[in-house]
Amino acid sequence: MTDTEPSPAVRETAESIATMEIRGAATIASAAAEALADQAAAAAEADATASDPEAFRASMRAAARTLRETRPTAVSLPNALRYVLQRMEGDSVDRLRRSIVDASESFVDQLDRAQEDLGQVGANRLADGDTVMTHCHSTDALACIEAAVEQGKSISAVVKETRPRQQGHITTEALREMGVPVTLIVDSAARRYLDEVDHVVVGADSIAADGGVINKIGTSGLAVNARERGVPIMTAAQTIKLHPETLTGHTVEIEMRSEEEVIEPGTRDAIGDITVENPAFDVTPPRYMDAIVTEHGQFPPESIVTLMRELFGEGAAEPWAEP
Ligand SMILES: O=P(O)(O)OC[C@H]1O[C@H](OP(=O)(O)O)[C@H](O)[C@@H]1O
Repeated sequence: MTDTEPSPAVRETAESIATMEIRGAATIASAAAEALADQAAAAAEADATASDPEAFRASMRAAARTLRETRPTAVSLPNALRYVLQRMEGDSVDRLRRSIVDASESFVDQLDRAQEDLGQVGANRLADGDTVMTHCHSTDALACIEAAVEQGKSISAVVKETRPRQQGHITTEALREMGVPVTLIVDSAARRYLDEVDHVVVGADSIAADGGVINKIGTSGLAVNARERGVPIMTAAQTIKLHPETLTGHTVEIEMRSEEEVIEPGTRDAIGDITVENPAFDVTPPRYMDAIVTEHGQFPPESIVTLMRELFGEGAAEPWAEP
């Protein structure tokens, strides 16, 4: 390993995030924090960085950049890297390593606790006998349903399959394990089934300062339809999903994924010269979202900026940048 080369564990995590073997905003965040702890252990042993605190710090920044470049939309990833790198301190490699490992562990603990806490808040919005509709697979959204079930409420679910990667099937399996009866539908059947549901519960990859919710493609159309049918929609999002750069006017980059997720493999030539586009996320304007449920309670989307300022100040540091 040279002084700035990421460890094999970091490269492997980065590759798994890019290929979506590791996916879901919260899961990506904890994997990234754990990869930084692996990098710290590897750098504390490598010839080039074991006895040089500055080289150690440079290797941590390089590892964070490698992880940062994997997927652009879920802000939980840079927020995780920020959390860990901002707590890197010490004048020896051993102290630096310890600070990274401690920060990584406390980040993952906080993430788990936040999900449990927001689950309680989301569950309070659900009533015994409710049917919920879900989109994609969100561990934050599932935490609300699970907490409602644990409160003794009987909940059933209509699950959208979520083209093109069909994460709805992961949701189906998780709900089945909770004992929640599930009806799986194709995405285009959502409006028809909205007449049979009491709530829509989705997750988020990022939340903007204006209350816009960036989530799996199809969320915004679902939200507009839910409003038209009079069905409340909430987004379950721990505060790691709040996007600090939007406080200063930046927009959130929407990931464009490969056309191979949309067309059948080997059919490109037969399809001919057409453009296939595959945006992974969309933005639901705040006026179509009823509530953002976080570990600090529920918020109308328009007021989330207050919580963002409290947690992030006026903007976002980039501790992975070269000094
Ligand atoms: O953090 P949790 O709630 O688990 O997931 C949040 C969001 O992450 C997913 O994105 P992808 O499948 O990684 O593209 C979905 O859009 C989901 O709503």
